[in-house]
Amino acid sequence: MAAESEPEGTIKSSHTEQTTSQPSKHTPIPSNTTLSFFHPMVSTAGPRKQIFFDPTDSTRAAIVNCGGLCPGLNTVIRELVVGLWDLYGLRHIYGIEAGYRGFYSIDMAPLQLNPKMVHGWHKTGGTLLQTSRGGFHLQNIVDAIQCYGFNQLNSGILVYIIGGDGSMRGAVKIFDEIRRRKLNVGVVGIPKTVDNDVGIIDRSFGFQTAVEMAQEAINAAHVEAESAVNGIGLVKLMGRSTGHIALHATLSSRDVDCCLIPENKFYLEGKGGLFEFLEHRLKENGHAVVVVAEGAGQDMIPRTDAQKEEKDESGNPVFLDVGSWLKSKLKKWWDRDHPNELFTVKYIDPTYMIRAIPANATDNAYCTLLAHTAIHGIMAGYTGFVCGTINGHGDFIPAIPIHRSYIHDTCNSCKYYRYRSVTNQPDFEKT
Ligand SMILES: Nc1ncnc2c1ncn2[C@@H]1O[C@H](COP(=O)(O)OP(=O)(O)OP(=O)(O)O)[C@@H](O)[C@H]1O
Ligand SMILES: O=P(O)(O)OC[C@H]1O[C@](O)(CO)[C@@H](O)[C@@H]1O
Repeated sequence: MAAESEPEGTIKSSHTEQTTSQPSKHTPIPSNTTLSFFHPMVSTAGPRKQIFFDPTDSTRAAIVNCGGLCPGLNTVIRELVVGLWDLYGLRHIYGIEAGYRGFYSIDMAPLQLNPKMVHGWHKTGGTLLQTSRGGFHLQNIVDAIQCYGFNQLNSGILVYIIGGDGSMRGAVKIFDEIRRRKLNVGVVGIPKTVDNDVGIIDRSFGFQTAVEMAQEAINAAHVEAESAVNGIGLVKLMGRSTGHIALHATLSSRDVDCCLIPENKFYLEGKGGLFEFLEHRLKENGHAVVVVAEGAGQDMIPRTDAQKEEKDESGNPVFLDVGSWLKSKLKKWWDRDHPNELFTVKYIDPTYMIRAIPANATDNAYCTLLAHTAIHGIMAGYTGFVCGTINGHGDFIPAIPIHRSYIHDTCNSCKYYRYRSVTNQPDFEKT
């Protein structure tokens, strides 16, 4: 194993080559430490020597967040600003507003940030930099990084991109273009997805906070269902193509009778279907709680040709409301099979509430770890990487494997079998 070789997708920043002889006074990592890649999927190169980057008075950093919200976004931004300022002495730190388009939009000048300004940001939900979907224009973005006052000659610029799978795909393209143009720019991704669908890393920040909030909705649905004759509490949770929030909230709540996720197709009528299962539960308990992730059952909801084509600004398909559809299906089923018997469906949709809140204590601490990993990694001379924890260790992971590694294999995970054993719901596999 060659100690000095580079793992695929991660290269040394060009600026580090110029400064290896003068370690920074601000650098908190002892000079004899090595960086290692712990995960078998990415640990092809083994440990490498620490290479220091010496920030100059004009080294600049740009921070951008793209895509949807996630608890802890403001914490990550805060910790990047405070960490870069205090640990490495950077004084030119900019927030790029409203996502990728903020790099080049004339009416969105980069916002200069300092520790005083971001002091209380970790206590707030959303993103104080604002975010958006779409607007990815590679040449405009890299031109802006190159020319728009960031890239002072040889002083280096650090670009921090916080976002989900789409943003990371964009980050890889930016990284490649910067490499092609031989710019003195380091690029780091910090994966952000409330859906927790990033592969390789242990979990994404904000996920625990979102699950806690989801549980509150489930509790309310349970109370409503229990308080009615043949009551069903129906909760729709976020989860475009994976049902991690629904699954984790179900596992921790114990009040859920059935959890429907995009990874596992379900059906309504007939043997082994949802209606048959709910019929039994209502007979046994008098009430039931159903959790459905937003991406589940989309193939069953009737839609017009125009709706089939609909995409958001980033090109993601637009979903129809599976909760409202399911509620109406449940009502029709009951009226058909049990005319004149009382029945109630209480539908709760906390979709945006679970991601618009500030991070809880654990997530806030995790955000700090991620921000520090991103800071130290780039200062150690790495670029084109994404940071996350793997088995509890803060790690630098080449951006290329991570943006290809979004998890869709939930149904083979032990958590999936655990939740099936908690709910005893059907497997929806037609025999
Ligand atoms: N394949 C791609 N190449 C370049 N940029 C992309 C790509 N896919 C998405 N983007 C850009 O990345 C940004 C965010 O993408 P998107 O809206 O899909 O959110 P995301 O990063 O996946 O986060 P979320 O998990 O909240 O959906 C947008 O500006 C979008 O234009
Ligand atoms: O309504 P918006 O802001 O596009 O975000 C909704 C999407 O964001 C996600 O949380 C992904 O981050 C999906 O679960 C959801 O479909």
